[in-house]
Amino acid sequence: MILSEDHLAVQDAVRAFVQAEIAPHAAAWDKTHQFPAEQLKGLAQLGCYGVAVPPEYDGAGLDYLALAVILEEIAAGDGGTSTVVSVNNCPVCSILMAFANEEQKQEFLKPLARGDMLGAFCLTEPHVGSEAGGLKTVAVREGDDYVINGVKQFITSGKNGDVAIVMAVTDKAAGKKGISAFLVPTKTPGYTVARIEEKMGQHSSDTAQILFENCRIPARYRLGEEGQGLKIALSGLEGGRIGIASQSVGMARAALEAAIAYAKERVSFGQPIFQHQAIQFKLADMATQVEAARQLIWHAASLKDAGRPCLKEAAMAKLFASEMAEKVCSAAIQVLGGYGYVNDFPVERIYRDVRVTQIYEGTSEVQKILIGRALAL
Ligand SMILES: CC(C)(COP(=O)(O)OP(=O)(O)OC[C@H]1O[C@@H](n2cnc3c(N)ncnc32)[C@H](O)[C@@H]1OP(=O)(O)O)[C@@H](O)C(=O)NCCC(=O)NCCSC(=O)CCS(=O)O
Repeated sequence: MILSEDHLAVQDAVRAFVQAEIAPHAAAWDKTHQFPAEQLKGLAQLGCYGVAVPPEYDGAGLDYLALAVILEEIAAGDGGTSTVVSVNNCPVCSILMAFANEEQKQEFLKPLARGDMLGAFCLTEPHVGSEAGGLKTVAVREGDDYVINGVKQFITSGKNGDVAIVMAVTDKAAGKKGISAFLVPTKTPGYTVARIEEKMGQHSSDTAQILFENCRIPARYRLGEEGQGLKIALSGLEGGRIGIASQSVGMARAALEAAIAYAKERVSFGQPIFQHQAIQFKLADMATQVEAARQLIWHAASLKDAGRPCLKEAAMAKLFASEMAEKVCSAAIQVLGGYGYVNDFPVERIYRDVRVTQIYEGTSEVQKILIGRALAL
């Protein structure tokens, strides 16, 4: 599949911004754990916060293919920054587009798509990850309010975000059909950042544990109907997985490009190591894997843009791209030898940044469950 002129123009614009304003800072942010607030504003101005949100809701009015292209570019500059943008687009904006009422769209979707707000997605809990239907957080209706109590874990932008989509149990007896979804502004009393995780990589994005203690929100902040929460969450993760897959390709591409550049400079046995077949074949394999993953992602995104089912294809894209990316980043380290293992070169950081793509927004094992279910039909 090839990109249209319009998609190529988007790719060029975002690549130019990322290479000038983000990539040069990625190593420093990795060390200082700095949140790239200023650069995120620049990405918002380019339309990266609400890529597939229509212009009437202040989005860029593009599509999921454009989102895939954009996230690859951002991730090629910095993995953590791409995660922040990815979550804001999908699941957050995508859920609001599909399930928010007009009042909620005006209050939340518009600022999220413009970049005046940043979104977070609160599904995972300390003891509930892959089994999304097993949540413990509760939301109890009290008159015109809901009161939320519980703990959410591994929440991207849990600290720096302005509004979170929170899944909580409203009817325990109804099991998976007793979960509801809520919009919770993060300044609401009872929303507390309990801790920021010390992660292996992606240090420029905050990953927080959030405590909900008698967190009272108006009932008008419920998304959809009571009991629709799991469906809302899982539908948002479908597009989110295309986003994470795109990030994986972006990071793998950056590692591949670093390996090629190094191989052309580094001389051994009288010639650049690029000329050694052992290295050139490795680079050829890496490039092929990156392109194969990209094509799976673009295929899934195109299905979504055409309004066709893509749960299986999104799962395949995430599974393949995230597993591919770790292998390609590891191979990049091998090409650089000792220099790949130290932080003078970017591949060591990218290898750490990319590892989580096999875990967040559904582990590789969860993707296999989804693919297996589709094969059983
Ligand atoms: C492992 C699972 C796939 C198991 O799912 P379940 O069997 O418990 O759920 P289902 O019965 O399949 O679905 C429930 C309900 O939702 C509807 N559904 C499912 N997918 C979609 C979709 N793509 N679009 C629309 N609707 C959908 C389905 O039809 C059912 O509705 P009905 O009963 O038919 O009305 C699942 O638990 C799973 O995916 N687990 C992984 C969870 C996950 O990815 N967690 C990570 C969260 S994000 C995170 O890690 C934090 C990082 S960040 O900040 O993003």
